[in-house]
Amino acid sequence: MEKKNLAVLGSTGSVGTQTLEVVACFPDRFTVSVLTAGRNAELLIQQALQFRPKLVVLSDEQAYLKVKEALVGTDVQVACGEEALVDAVQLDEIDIVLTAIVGSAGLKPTIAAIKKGKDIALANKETLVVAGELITKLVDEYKVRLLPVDSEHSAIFQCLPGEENNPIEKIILTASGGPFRGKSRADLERVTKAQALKHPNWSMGAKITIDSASLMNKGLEVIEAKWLFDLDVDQIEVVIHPQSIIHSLVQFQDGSLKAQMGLPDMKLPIQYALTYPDRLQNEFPRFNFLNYPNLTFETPDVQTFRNLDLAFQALREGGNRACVLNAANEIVVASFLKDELSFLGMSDIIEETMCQVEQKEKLEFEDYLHYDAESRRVARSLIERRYKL
Ligand SMILES: NC(=O)C1=CN([C@@H]2O[C@H](COP(=O)(O)OP(=O)(O)OC[C@H]3O[C@@H](n4cnc5c(N)ncnc54)[C@H](OP(=O)(O)O)[C@@H]3O)[C@@H](O)[C@H]2O)C=CC1
Ligand SMILES: CC(=O)[C@@H](O)[C@H](O)COP(=O)(O)O
Ligand SMILES: [Mn+2]
Repeated sequence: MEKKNLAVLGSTGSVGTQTLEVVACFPDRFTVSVLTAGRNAELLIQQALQFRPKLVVLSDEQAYLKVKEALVGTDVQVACGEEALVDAVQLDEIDIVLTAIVGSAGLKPTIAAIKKGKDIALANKETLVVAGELITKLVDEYKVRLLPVDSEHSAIFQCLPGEENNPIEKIILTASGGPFRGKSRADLERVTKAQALKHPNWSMGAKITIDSASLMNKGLEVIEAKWLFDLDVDQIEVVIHPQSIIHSLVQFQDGSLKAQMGLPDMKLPIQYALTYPDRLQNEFPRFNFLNYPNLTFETPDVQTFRNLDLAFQALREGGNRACVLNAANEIVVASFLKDELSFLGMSDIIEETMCQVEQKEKLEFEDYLHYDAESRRVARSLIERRYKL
């Protein structure tokens, strides 16, 4: 079996570190050529010394200087900045790029990697939310594989082999409901970031954890699913499943439902994306039904958690709407994490940004960058005005 050579973008984050755990389990299957981080110099140095990539890239200048100094005398090259990241994914020896950067910062390197013929293991859902139409067009044009890492999309992907001639009737994305499931709008008036950061089932980075609490994560996943599986918006349903054991389901035209199940552990979807179509033996903990006698399901409360409807609206409207939604969401989450904005205020600002930023069909690459920047500016100024910052 030939070894696959990886670039791991965002290797210091939650998905990135779990990816390296998977890689370390299969030394005969993987080598690592590129690791990238934002500002976590200490962890990147440790990873570089363990995995000996050809190149590491950081986005933060201070962190870059630290890493460069620490790796003097090794054969690991160190680079810094957005351009270096875009160059790094294009190295000839890379087979597959695992994108675990958070936010729309993942867009440029992902496009560069596709254009260089690299397969993509996609955790960075924001890339597909922002520019799903462009990305799927490029994936077809450059004949690369777009392998889902996100647990729900991996679940759907795992239900599809053998069904190539059977159209999907619909998919059902499961959502945990987050830490505030069952709460009313009145309850949510004063929730804190510490409460929002306590996901009931998954240990993840801060941004996606807030998105899970606000149901925006599921909204982004609805848009991600549309592009990954070429679905109409009416073929995508969301159901709350608080135990996060059924990771999602596919319904075929005869009414049969296929589901993928397992413990909430990202290492399995990461491994599947990296070894697809093979399933390699591992020692990860196994699910036991007897420990989960009650698997339950509820309808999402979209009156309280408005983000899910805003995402469906963006998907129905098409064009630049999902890009605007995503950019506004990135701004409000950052603001909520700085205690500038209330939990419920996040949806208000996203909705107002969607009203204020013009609608645009048929986008080129530069248009995505333009509307991303413009929506960030609008969302930021709405927050500043409303909260008198
Ligand atoms: N965590 C999870 O279980 C899941 C995550 N995802 C998706 O995967 C992606 C990553 O999530 P997660 O791992 O939780 O996030 P984390 O915040 O834990 O990690 C983000 C990573 O990206 C790096 N990074 C952040 N900003 C930039 C930037 N502007 N340029 C370059 N690198 C940057 C960080 O570097 P540093 O820390 O060094 O600053 C870190 O390595 C997200 O899109 C998320 O939605 C999807 C499914 C599950
Ligand atoms: C692990 C993963 O894929 C996350 O996207 C997770 O699904 C978040 O949980 P929620 O269902 O609460 O959004
Ligand atoms: Mn998910």
